[in-house]
Amino acid sequence: MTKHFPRPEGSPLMLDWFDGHAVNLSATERRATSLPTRRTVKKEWQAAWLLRAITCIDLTTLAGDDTEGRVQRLCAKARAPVRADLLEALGIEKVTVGAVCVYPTMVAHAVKALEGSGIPVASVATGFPAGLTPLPLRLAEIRYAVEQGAKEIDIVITREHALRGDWAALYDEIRAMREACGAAHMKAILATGDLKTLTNVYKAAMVAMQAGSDFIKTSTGKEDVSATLPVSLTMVRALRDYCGRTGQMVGFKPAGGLRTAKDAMNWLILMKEELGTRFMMPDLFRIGASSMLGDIERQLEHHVTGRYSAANRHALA
Ligand SMILES: O=C[C@H](O)COP(=O)(O)O
Repeated sequence: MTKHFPRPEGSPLMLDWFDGHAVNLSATERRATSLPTRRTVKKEWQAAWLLRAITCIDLTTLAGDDTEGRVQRLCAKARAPVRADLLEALGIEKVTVGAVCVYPTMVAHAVKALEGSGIPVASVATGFPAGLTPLPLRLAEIRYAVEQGAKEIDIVITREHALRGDWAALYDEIRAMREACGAAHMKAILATGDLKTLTNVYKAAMVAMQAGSDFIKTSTGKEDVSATLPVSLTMVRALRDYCGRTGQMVGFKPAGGLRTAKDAMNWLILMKEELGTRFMMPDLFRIGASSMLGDIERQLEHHVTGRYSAANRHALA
C-alpha cells in the first residue's frame, strides 16, 4: 500500500489539514435530517437501490456465542441473500453481499464456507471492540486473521489518542496496523460514539486516511451510540476533503444499529448526494449489519407483489 502519507520526521503530522477546523453541530444535524426528505428514490428504482445495498453489506456476526454452525448459516445467507423466486421475478440471476465479517477465530470457518463464491472474509481485530490490549498483541491479532484467510481487517483505534488530541500517536498506531495488514484491506473503526465531538470525528477520520486506511468505519456496534447520519455526514465530508487534497478515494462503512431497508436507502442517498454514484459501489461503500437483510427481502417482496397486482389489475380491466 502506498497511499499513506508518511509523517515527516519531527513533525507532529499534517495538522494544518484540520488545524482550527470545527464541525458546526447544528448545521450538520440540519443537513443530515434533511437528507432523506430532499431526495426520494422513484418507485421503479427502489428495488435496484435495495439490490445495490445488498452488494454493499458486510454481513456480520460478532457475538460471544458465535459457533462454526452460525458462521456457516451466515455464509449460506451471504451466498444467497434473496429468495430465488424473488430474484427471478426481479429479472436478476444472482446477487451476493459485499463480505462476511467475523471474529478472528471464525475466519477459517467462513473462508471454508465461502469457498468458490468470490465473497471475501473480513475480520475484526486489534482487541475489538475496546482496543485496549497492548499494541504488539493487537498487531499479532491482525497477522493471525490474515493468515487464516481474511482479506479485509476492521481495526479499532485507541479512543484515548483522539480524546487527548494526540493525533501523532493515533497516526503511528494506525500506520503500524496498516503494515501488519499486508495486502489485506484495512477499515479503521473510529468508534464515533466514544469520540464526544464531531470535530474529533473529523480529525480522527483525516488521521486514519493519512495513515493509509482503505475505509473509515463509524462504529463497532458495541458503543452506546452507533452509526448516525450527522456522524456519517461528517465522515464523508472528511473523505471528500481528503480526496480533494490527495486524489485518493477512501471508502466509507457505517455500521451498528442499521437494520432496515430505509436505513440502507438513507445511507445510499447520503453517498450519492455528498460523493456521487462512484461511492455507491462495494469497493468504496459498505454497510456493516447483522440483521438488515430480512427487511430488505421483505421490501423486495412488496415491490414484486405490487408489480404483480398492478399487472393483474390491468389484465382484468
Ligand atoms: O460491524 C458491524 C456491526 O458490529 C454490526 O452491528 P449490528 O449488529 O448492530 O448490525
